[in-house]
This record gives sequence, C-alpha cells and structure tokens, in this order.
Amino acid sequence: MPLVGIIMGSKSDWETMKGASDVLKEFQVDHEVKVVSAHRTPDLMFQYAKEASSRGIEVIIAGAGGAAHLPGMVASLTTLPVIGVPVQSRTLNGIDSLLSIVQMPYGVPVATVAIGNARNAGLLAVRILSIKHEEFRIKLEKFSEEMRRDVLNSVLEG
Ligand SMILES: Nc1c(C(=O)O)ncn1[C@@H]1O[C@H](COP(=O)(O)O)[C@@H](O)[C@H]1O
Repeated sequence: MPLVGIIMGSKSDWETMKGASDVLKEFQVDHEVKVVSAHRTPDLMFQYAKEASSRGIEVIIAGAGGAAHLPGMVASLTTLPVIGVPVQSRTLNGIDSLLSIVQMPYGVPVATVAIGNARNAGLLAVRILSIKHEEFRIKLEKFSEEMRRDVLNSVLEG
C-alpha cells in the first residue's frame, strides 16, 4: 500500500517530479504517481484528495507549474501534510509557480520546496514518515552521515 502520493498537474512535470520518486525508491518507500490537475480535472483532484487518507496515504507531494493551484487546493481538501514542488515554467522561470504554492493563507499550509527541487520533497516526505516509521529514521541517519563524509572527503584541485 503506497504511503506517499506524488501528483502533478501535467505529464510535462514528470521530468522534474521524477526526482521525488527516485528518492522514495532509494529509501524504499512505497509510493504512487499520478497526473491530477486542479484546473483540468477538478473532480478527480477532489476525489483524490478526499480519499487519500483512507487509502493509507500519509504524505502528498504535489508538483505544478505556472498558476500552480494544485498543491494548495489539495491541502484544502485533506488534513494530510502536502509538500508543494514549484515546477520551473518557461515564461517566468518558476517564480510564478513558487509564489502560487508558497503564499498560502493561514489555515491551509503547504510545505514548499525550492523551484524544481523534487528530490528535497522526497526527502521531506521520508522525514515526516520517519516520525511513525522507525526504519526510515535509521535510513535518514545513514544518508546524513554519508553526505557528511562526502563533504569532508572533498578534494579540490587548484
Ligand atoms: N498548475 C497546473 C495545474 C493545477 O494547478 O491544477 N494543472 C496543470 N498545471 C500546470 O500547467 C503547466 C503546463 O502544462 P502542459 O505542459 O500540460 O501544458 C504544468 O507545469 C502543469 O503543472
């Protein structure tokens, strides 16, 4: 049963959103990936957000670009934590996506990662899951230690 739902406004977002799925695979987190759009498929978005919790989903990662309403609208329909990924847009470089996702009104929070940084969304989802699932906390500690060692072992030629 998937613990994380990765959704995105369009299949054109997949190149970015794949980063979240890759991280979840690395941490062996069961997850699902779907295209759901607040604009183009509002009924599906409503159903997805309403049913996610009862299907066993514990965290939703939602990516969208431009007028990126999907993460906020999903957050308004569920009490699950929603992590928003601003997808880089062609015309405004993702500033539009970022502001659409991050500027939520009080009461409906969306945890927003940097433009295009779906990998961090995956990692944040693992951190949230680790509160309840001990195995992910252990993997996160190993991950942080490896990152620390990589930095300490950096050799620069100059
Ligand atoms: N922002 C949204 C929503 C939404 O927020 O519901 N649905 C689609 N889109 C975005 O439109 C962009 C262009 O989509 P197309 O490439 O399909 O034209 C995508 O980045 C998508 O996330």
